[in-house]
Amino acid sequence: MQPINVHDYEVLAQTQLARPIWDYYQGGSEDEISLRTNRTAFAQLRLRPRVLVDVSNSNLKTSVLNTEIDMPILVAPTAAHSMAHSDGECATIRGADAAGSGMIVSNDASFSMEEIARASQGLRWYQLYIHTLNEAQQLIKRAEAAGYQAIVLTVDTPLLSNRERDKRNAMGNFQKKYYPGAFSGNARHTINGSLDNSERAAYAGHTLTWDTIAWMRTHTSLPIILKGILTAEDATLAVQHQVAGIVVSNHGGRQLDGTIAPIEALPEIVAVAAQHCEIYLDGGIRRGTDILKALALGAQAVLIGRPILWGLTVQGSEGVRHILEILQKELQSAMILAGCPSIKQISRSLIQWT
Ligand SMILES: Cc1cc2nc3c(=O)[nH]c(=O)nc-3n(C[C@H](O)[C@H](O)[C@H](O)COP(=O)(O)O)c2cc1C
Ligand SMILES: CCCCCCC(=O)C(=O)O
Repeated sequence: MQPINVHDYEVLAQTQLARPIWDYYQGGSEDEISLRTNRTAFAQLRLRPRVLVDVSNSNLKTSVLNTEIDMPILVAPTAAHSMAHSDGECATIRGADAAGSGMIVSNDASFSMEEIARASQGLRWYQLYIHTLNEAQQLIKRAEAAGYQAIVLTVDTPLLSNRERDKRNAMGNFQKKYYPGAFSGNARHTINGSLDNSERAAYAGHTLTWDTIAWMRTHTSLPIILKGILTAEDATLAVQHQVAGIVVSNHGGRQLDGTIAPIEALPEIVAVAAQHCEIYLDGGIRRGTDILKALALGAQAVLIGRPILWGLTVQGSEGVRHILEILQKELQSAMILAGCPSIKQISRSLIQWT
């Protein structure tokens, strides 16, 4: 099958991955309610297209934190790409670069942040999990030296959630046996965190608080973005702590189960934070029309998680590039059909809640 959309890549990737890896990539937490809600929430938004608009000069270019990109689409941080392809994140970032997008490199990447940086000239941000302040300080220094342009601190993971697919597959043992370095390109995990460890020691810090943002600022002049915010209350605190950006996210339905979908949370967050920092969104984006809805509700750009892993599995860097270009083309066609030739012309009046 020649894949023509993101769903085709999903089907092909499943045939190529061992069950424990597929389930780790694909799964959510507990009953996977958040995972499903992320998709159904998009379907509940209806578009209100305008007609007889000159759309002959359609243009998807935009910028994030003053860096120009060809599309308002970035690669979300996802761990352990060597389980999808032997070139891991180096292939992923090459694909992102070739498409004119950019990548947020996971703290738990298979390759080191320096190796990944060498594979790309384009936009790269470093996603940080703080296990200890000492380790975090070193990771931030390395990210600066390797030319990363922002630090994305993930704040929705004080522990790794209960992921029952991973437990049933004994994913921790499988990974350690067949892909021993898959999660440790950068950080050496000094904690007991394991993908199927029922004790699940504090993964990324039970002790992180808003003071941690002030601490980070004393160690870097790079812009700080918080990933994993779902409420106006926390967005207001983020603004008070002068972050450069917020990623509205429920971690792709992989952390607290039963949350609101990011697309449902977006309007209240935009209302309090859009004047002060950039707002991005991820979770469940599979079509250009999903991206159009997120932009209409105030996102500056969206992040794509699992579909990138499917592209990487099926065709390495070419697959990543193709996934991004499919979404770019779908977004362009949706914008033209909705009467929006450029990103600036996309507005909230496009959306009707059902
Ligand atoms: C396999 C996998 C690994 C992930 N690893 C990380 C990670 O290391 N750091 C992080 O902040 N988010 C991680 N995420 C969450 C993604 O950044 C993103 O929030 C989510 O995948 C978006 O949803 P989507 O997959 O529906 O696009 C991971 C997601 C998946 C599916
Ligand atoms: C023991 C390594 C855990 C890596 C966690 C990566 C992640 O955020 C995920 O959702 O999975």
